[in-house]
Amino acid sequence: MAASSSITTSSTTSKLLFTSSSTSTAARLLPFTTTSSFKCRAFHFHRHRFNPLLHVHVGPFKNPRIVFTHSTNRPPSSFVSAALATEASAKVIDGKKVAKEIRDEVAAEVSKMKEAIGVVPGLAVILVGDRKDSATYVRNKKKACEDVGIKSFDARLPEDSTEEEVIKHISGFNNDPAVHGILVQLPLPSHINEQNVLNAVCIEKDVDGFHPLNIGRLAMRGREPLFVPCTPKGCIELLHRYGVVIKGKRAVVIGRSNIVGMPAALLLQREDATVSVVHSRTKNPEEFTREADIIISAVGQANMVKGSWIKPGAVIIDVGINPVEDSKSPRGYRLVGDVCYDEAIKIASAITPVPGGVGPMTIAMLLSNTLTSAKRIHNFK
Ligand SMILES: Nc1nc2c(c(=O)[nH]1)N[C@@H](CN(C=O)c1ccc(C(=O)N[C@@H](CCC(=O)O)C(=O)O)cc1)CN2
Repeated sequence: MAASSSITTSSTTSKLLFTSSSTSTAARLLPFTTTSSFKCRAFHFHRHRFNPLLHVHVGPFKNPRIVFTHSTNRPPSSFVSAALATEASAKVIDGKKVAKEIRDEVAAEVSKMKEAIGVVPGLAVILVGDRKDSATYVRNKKKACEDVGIKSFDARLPEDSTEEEVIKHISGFNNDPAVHGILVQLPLPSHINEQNVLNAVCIEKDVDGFHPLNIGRLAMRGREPLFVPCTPKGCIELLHRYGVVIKGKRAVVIGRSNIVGMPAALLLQREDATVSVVHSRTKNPEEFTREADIIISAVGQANMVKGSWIKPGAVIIDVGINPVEDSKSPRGYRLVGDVCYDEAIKIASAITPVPGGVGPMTIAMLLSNTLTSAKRIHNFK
C-alpha cells in the first residue's frame, strides 16, 4: 500500500475554516458558498508535479484502482497515459438506495405490529419559525411517515414563540400515548434556548437522540442509549451495509457538532475504530485525514477535503450538503459535499455522493428509531 504522504499539499499551515457550532448540521444550515471555480485543482497539480508511479491495488471492494506512490523518477509518458486510461474510481455508496431498503423494512415491521397488537407508531414533529429548508425537511419527514404507515403529528409554531410555548407542546406530546417519537426541528430561532427545549423531550420518545441522557449513555462504555442521532447512525449503517470493516481502523471525523460530528465519533469508537476528531482549531487537518481508513466529514465547507487529504483506498462518508452557485442549474445553485468528489473518487475505495448519500439516511433512521420506540413502549419484539 502506498504511503498516503505520497500526495502532499502545497500548504503546510492549512487550517479548517468552517464554523463549528453546537447545533448546526454543517452546511445544511449555512448560507450559500460562492465558488467561482468548482473544479478542484490540487489533485491535478500534484499528479503532474510528482509524476507519480502508478500501480494497481485491490481495495476493500475489490475494485482495481490506481495508487500513487512517491517517486522522483519520471515514468515514461506512455506508461502514465495507459495507467490514467485505466484509472478506476471508488465505489459509490448509494444512500438513496439503502434508505429505500430501510424504509421498506420499517414499513413491513409497522404493518406486522399493527396486525399483531393493533398499535400504529406515531411521530410528532415540532417546527418553530418559517425557515424554508426546515419546512422542507419537516414535510419530507411527514411524507416518509405516511409511506411506511407511521402516524404523524405536527405542531407548527410562529417564529416569535416563547421557549415556554415550545416546551408546552413538547409536554403535550410527552403525555400523548399515540406519540412514540418526538422531534424538534433544528435550528430553533435564536431567542430560544435549544438545550432547555431538547431537555424537555422525555428520553423514551427522544427519537432524534439529542437528549443529554441519550448522548451521555452513547459516550459511556457498558451503557446503551435509547436512541442514536439519525445522521451519524445513518453513516454507520451505510458502512455496515457496504461491508466496510470499522474495527481496528483509523477513523477521522471532521467537525464536532452535537448533531453529527460528536455522536459520529462516539459511534465509531463504539465500533472499535481509533478515532480522531478534526475541527476548526486543528492545525494541518490533512495530516490527520491522510492517515485515516475512514473519514466522516460534517463541517459545511464546500469541497474542503481535497484528494491530497485522502489516503488511497480510504472510505469517505460526506455529510456536508453545501449549496454552491450554478447558473446552469434551474435553482441557480447545486449541492456539493465537504469533500471534493471529483478528486476523492479517484483515490478512495468508496464514497458517498451529495446529494443522495447520507441525507436520505437521516430520515430513514428517524423512521427506524420511531418504530423501535413504539416496539419498546408496547414491549413488542
Ligand atoms: N431535529 C433535527 N433537526 C435537524 C436534523 C435532524 O436530524 N434532526 N438534521 C438536519 C436536517 N435534516 C433533517 O432534519 C435533513 C437534511 C437533509 C436531508 C436530505 O435528504 N438531503 C438530500 C438533499 C436535499 C435537497 O435536495 O435539498 C441529500 O443529501 O440527498 C434530509 C434531512 C438539520 N436539522
